[in-house]
Amino acid sequence: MDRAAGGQVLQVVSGDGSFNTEGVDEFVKDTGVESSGVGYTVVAIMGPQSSGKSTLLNNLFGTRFEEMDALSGRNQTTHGIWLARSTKVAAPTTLVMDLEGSDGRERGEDDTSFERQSALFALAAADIVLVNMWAKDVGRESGAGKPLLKTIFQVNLKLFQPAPSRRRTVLLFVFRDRTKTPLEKLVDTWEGDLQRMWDSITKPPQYEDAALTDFFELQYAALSNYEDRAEDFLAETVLLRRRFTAGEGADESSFLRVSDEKLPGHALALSMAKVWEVVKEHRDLNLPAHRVMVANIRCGELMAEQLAAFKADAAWHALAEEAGADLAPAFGQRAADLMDSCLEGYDEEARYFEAGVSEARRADLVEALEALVRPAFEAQLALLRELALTVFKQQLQQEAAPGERFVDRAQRYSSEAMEQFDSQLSEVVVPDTEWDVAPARAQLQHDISAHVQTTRLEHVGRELAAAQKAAQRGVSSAAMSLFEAPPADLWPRLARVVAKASSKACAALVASVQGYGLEGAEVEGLYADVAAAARSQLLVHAHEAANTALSRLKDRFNQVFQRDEHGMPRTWQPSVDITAVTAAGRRAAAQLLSQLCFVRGDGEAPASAAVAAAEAAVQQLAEDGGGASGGTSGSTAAGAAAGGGGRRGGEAEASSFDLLSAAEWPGVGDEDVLLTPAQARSTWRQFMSDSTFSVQQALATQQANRAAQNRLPPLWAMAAMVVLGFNEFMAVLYNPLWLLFLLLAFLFARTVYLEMDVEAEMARGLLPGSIALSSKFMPAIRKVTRHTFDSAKTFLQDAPEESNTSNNNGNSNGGGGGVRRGGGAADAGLRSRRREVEMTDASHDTGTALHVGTEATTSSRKDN
Ligand SMILES: Nc1nc2c(ncn2[C@@H]2O[C@H](COP(=O)(O)OP(=O)(O)OP(=O)(O)O)[C@@H](O)[C@H]2O)c(=O)[nH]1
Repeated sequence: MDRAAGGQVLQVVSGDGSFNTEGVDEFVKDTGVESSGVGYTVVAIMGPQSSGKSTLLNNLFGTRFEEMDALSGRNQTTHGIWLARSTKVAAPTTLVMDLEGSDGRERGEDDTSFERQSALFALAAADIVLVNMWAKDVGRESGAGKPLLKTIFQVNLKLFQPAPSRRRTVLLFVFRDRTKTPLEKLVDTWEGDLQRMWDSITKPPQYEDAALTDFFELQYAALSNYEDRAEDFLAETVLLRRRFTAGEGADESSFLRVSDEKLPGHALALSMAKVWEVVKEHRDLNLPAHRVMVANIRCGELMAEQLAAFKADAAWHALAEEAGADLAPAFGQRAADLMDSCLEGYDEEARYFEAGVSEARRADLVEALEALVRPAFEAQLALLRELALTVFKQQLQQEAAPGERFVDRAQRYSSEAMEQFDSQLSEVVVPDTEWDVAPARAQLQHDISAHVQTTRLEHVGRELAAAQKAAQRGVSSAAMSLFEAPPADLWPRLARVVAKASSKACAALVASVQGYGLEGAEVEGLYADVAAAARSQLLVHAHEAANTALSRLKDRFNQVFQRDEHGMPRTWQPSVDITAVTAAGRRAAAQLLSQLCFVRGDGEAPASAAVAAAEAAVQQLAEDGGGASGGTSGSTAAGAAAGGGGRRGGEAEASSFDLLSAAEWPGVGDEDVLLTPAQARSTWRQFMSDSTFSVQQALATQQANRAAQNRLPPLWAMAAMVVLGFNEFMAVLYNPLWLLFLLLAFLFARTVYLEMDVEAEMARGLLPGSIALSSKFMPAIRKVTRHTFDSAKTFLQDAPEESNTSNNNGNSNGGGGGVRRGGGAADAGLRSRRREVEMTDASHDTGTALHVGTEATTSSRKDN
């Protein structure tokens, strides 16, 4: 810095052609050119070797280029290209380039090459090119500077194209060692020389007719001999310096020109380096392309610098942190200000470059900045959305005003929430960005709708659950009582119960969800849900009833079997037809079983033929007696009842469905099955087994009752005897033979009476009973007579054995023999009852016979 500020010089290009990149970078920074925009001037000087170039620059600009010692002779002192800052031109910042002399003898064959390279470099980099030449060479054919000028002209033709807006290179000819010849005269002569030189060079076809002044702005100055007239020389340099100075000291002859093509100071070092790189490699230097290249590089660097500065900006960090935590007041404007500040910094530096290039990089910078800021913006949007949604939820949760519908409240609060969101958007939206807030708005709308839907569903769900419970309670209370004592129209009544409970619960449900905006289909769905719940409750009870089917069958059987038509317990008098009662009880049980096998409809719709057949088949179990129990005794009590006029019509219906081999119910869905056919068969089998015991007990009880009633003759007989045969009775009592005969006759008559079952026949009516008894009389006489003789025969045959036995066992057995004989006639009547019991259940044959035999024996004892 000191070196530059103090007029120190920097070798830009060394004698061997190396460019001092770092040095130039640093020099540009140190001299303030980097930050001067385009407010700087580069002046280069070209001319023959040892023509006093360095002397002129040092006196004109206050630089310290090395000068040849006048006493040591005219040898080359400047090698390569040197750079210094003018200390005498206050403004603009002026950089001065001293180029190696063009006719240096030491360089030999390479002179031309380096001369050409340095000329290219000077013309590309400098705003003003000083051509140092001796005044005495003006008008001379072989002037020392003329080859150099030809080179300048040729190089310039390659670098620049003439254009109205283009800055022409200022070519300042400085005539050294001026003579008394006026400058105007010198200029006239010199311009003639220049024209000849211009005409002599080979030009591209398009510039064949172009004038020298199309490419150059020609300026002139004449200076006195520095060695001989130093004071004049210094005075003239002061005047000349003014033409390099801007501001107060400037005049109309100023060399300073404004140009759009001028690169900013911060691109100068790069531009110089790139120009020399091209020049050094003997490539063609295309200045427009060069400027674009420099612009691209520098704009990219500027963009990166500004972006880095933005990232490091404490204000941005604070804003980003604030935005992540809560709604930041005026977030959008603050973010935009920071971004604008960054872009302004870029624009300030990039405005000198090609517009296309700088704008493209600016767009990149904007994109990068937006990528940095956008997450914070999105976070703000999310917070805004969250805030609006929270407020909405709180409002919706509040108690509704009387009569206000839920959908109306939801709509009102939703509108308010959206308005709040929209009004706060202005705080969040970053100006000059095209960030779309529509998705966030749509998301908020969606969130609100979702919350409304959730709230609505929760309420409707609660009410639906309550309605379902109410419907189930209604079904439970009625279904339990119906299943306790199932009527014949059980399922139609159950269907009505379900319908009624569902309807009542649905009415309450509809009232409770009014105002929640339920569509017709939704209401239908709720109805269906309530009905389904009611039906499921019905199924619970149905399955429960089916699971306890056996006990229910027994209860139903006992209701019919144990109680008469008035509901009074049966006493099993001899007049009771146990067979008919048993059949009726089993029919009732079978009907119940058929009701518990599967779920039926409401009875209004006709059941399918298959379902009816299945139902009939189950009921047919009662008509078939123990069919389902696997027994083959078709002559059971129930079977007998069926044979006496059972439901033949049912048999015909059931014929299409064979319950004994069926695996499933025809026409019944799995969900409606309560008991499978196998379970129904098993239940019925168990029921038959269990109910048989009750029948046996009833039969035994009836038999006992009948025997008890037979102990005394009928009253009319006793009265007749008393009135009509008292004398005979007394005679008989006194005559053992008569007594024995009468006794035998009584027993015979009694047996015939029982055999004919007179009481049962008479119970059917006087006339039918008389007819039946008349047909049964003779067979009964024959049968009793035969049995009497058989018994007598057996008795006589067994007498010796019994007398032996009686000898061994004493009197007690003798009494037993008497009982047997005395009870022989009664046995004939008992046998028919025993057969009935035996036929009731073959599996109980033995026990029943023993039991009845015991009962009969007991009765006989009592009779005796
Ligand atoms: N006749 C004359 N000689 C001068 C003038 N100015 C300087 N000189 C002399 O010319 C010689 C060369 O001076 P420099 O300033 O080193 O010339 P130069 O062109 O920079 O030399 P190189 O860099 O080697 O090409 C020195 O001896 C100076 O004294 C002048 O105005 N007239």
